[in-house]
Amino acid sequence: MLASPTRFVALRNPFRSSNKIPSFISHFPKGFPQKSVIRASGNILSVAAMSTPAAVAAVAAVADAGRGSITHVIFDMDGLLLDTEKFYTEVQEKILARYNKTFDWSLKAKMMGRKAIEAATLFVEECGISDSLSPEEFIVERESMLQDLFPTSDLMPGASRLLRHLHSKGIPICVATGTHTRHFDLKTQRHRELFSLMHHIVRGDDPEVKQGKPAPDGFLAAARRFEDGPVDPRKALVFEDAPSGVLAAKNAGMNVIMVPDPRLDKSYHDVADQVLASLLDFKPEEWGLPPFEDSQN
Ligand SMILES: O=P(O)(O)OC[C@@H](O)CO
Ligand SMILES: [Mg+2]
Repeated sequence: MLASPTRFVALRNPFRSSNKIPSFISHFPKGFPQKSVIRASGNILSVAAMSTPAAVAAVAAVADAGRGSITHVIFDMDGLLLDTEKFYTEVQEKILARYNKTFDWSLKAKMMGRKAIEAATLFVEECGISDSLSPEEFIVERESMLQDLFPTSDLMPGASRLLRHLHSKGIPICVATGTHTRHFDLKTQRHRELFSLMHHIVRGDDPEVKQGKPAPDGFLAAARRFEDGPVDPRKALVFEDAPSGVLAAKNAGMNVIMVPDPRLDKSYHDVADQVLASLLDFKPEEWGLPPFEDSQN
């Protein structure tokens, strides 16, 4: 039972729901009274200052550990930088129509961001067509339809502005994508100059990526390859669109901003440290990064 708290300190709540507080407490400095966190309501974390101001300052430091101290940024690609997820959806709907089935967002949410074979296996099994179409056959058919679509990939809103801003301020940036090299080249062929701003690119077929998202392999490999790598994951900020990618970033111990498709069920938003409707809504200064000079929004 908590002794009556001497005073409360209102901190910015780093979590979107209070069920994450226990893991937050695990970050507390040794010796800090573990029962000090009372509740998270909205964006306020009420902390009972059960002991010295130094302890409260320690909590404030932990609460802000993720934000305010970002030094490197890692970008997902499909659905985040490039408007390519719609191609996968379009092609998968066409294939399913042949079996008089419809493709829905609950399955899409599970497939996004994953390695091709993992996504394909999910697709044929959950759609109940694995007797007539193997994951490998699905990939071959899907690829033939995607070949013509990928070279037309457009950038997502705010992608160019954010990449150019961070690069111009000397913030190291890179990509960690589930996309295979052959698809990567097709998707980015209209955006070579922009992607040349990246310090490095980790692709889905990279030898260091043993497991696809939600495993952390891609983001950990990305953190290692920076000039001053390996980067402390707490100082890395990941931008992702997919639930599997957000989980992968958290599994890598990194901070993650989710920019989800508006059709994705909101229940997938809980794991991310921040959720934005668009990259245009990102405020770098909230994360200790240089603010934009333009007043885009
Ligand atoms: O990791 P990203 O770049 O989203 O690639 C995922 C892609 O393989 C299709 O979902
Ligand atoms: Mg993605």
